Amino acid sequence: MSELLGVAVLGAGHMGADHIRRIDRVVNGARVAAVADPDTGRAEDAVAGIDGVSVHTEVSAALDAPGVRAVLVASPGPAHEEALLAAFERGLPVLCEKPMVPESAGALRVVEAEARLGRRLAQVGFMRRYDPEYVRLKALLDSGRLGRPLMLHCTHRNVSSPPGFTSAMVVNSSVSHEIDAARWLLGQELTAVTVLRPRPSTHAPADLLDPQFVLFETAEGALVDVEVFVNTGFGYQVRCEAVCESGSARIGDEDAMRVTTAGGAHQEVAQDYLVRFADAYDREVQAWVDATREGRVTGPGVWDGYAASAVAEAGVRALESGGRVAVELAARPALYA
Ligand SMILES: NC(=O)C1=CN([C@@H]2O[C@H](COP(=O)(O)OP(=O)(O)OC[C@H]3O[C@@H](n4cnc5c(N)ncnc54)[C@H](O)[C@@H]3O)[C@@H](O)[C@H]2O)C=CC1
Ligand SMILES: O=C1[C@@H](O)[C@H](O)[C@@H](O)[C@H](O)[C@H]1O
Repeated sequence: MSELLGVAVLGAGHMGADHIRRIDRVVNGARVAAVADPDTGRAEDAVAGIDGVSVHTEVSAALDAPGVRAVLVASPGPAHEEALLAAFERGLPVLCEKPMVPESAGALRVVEAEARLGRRLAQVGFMRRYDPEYVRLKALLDSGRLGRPLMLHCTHRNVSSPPGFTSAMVVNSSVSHEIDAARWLLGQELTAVTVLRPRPSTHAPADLLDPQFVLFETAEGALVDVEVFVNTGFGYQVRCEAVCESGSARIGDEDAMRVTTAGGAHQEVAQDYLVRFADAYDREVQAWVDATREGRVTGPGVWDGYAASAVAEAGVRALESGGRVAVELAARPALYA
């Protein structure tokens, strides 16, 4: 197929605008064909200077716009289920930002809808699977050189949380990345969650439990801990250390320029995900475009999105109850065997 893949982008906020720029200027083989956002001004700003894009307030109008062959969903999580089902009805391949659907019941409806189609159509935006450091860690663990993984120690820090960010979103939006990364790195399901709540930072909004300390148990007896702190005020830091029977490996230490002058040294710290994971997003979207043009889905899929939502939902219940909550997963349809 030599024709560029026409993409409808749903949601032109922080991520949507960045993906529009990426499809227009970074990625090969695709173009932005349509954008939908109820905030028309945002959509128009995001496509300024790009030719041949139609702007819509309704998702259905963007999906039905001329030239649309695929969809990138970057609207808020609660809008994802409707967008995915609308894309499936039209047979359109999708890259859907995480969380695929925040509630596990809605995520399962998406699994069932794709399973009814009998072919995979959607990829979920767990971009850490494309980050070069995570890719190296995965290859090292898979090689067996370090022996069986016993623990993952993870850190996930943001400078500040966006308006409206809730204590549940700390788990089902922020920690959804660690949930997917742990499932992928270890090749195991997460089976139970406990969430501890240190005293909240005085810099966090009054009603936000931040930081949180999340502990996952896995099907084969490993442990995964996550310090998540989304109002540090100082930087975006994502780290992961795998402790295995014959060694350990750690990623995410700042590799930015270090400047030494008389009397001291200074190391830059990324301020947000768009900087820290810029390369990962580029690789993710390029891989999605390449696979879509070949009629394939190669990245994390709808089952991964559902599993992450089910684990996160157990995490939210653990946060609320203060106890250990077992993860309940539905039976996996044959499509995802
Ligand atoms: N992979 C990653 O690292 C990141 C992923 N995200 C995810 O990206 C998605 C969007 O997040 P942000 O861009 O930060 O939010 P945002 O609030 O900046 O932008 C969302 C946009 O969607 C629009 N919108 C609302 N309802 C809509 C609908 N039904 N259809 C189309 N557009 C609609 C809003 O008007 C707004 O312009 C979320 O799922 C979020 O979890 C966000 C940040 C980083
Ligand atoms: O996905 C993301 C945001 O939605 C979330 O709010 C942040 O905590 C994460 O660091 C970022 O990667």
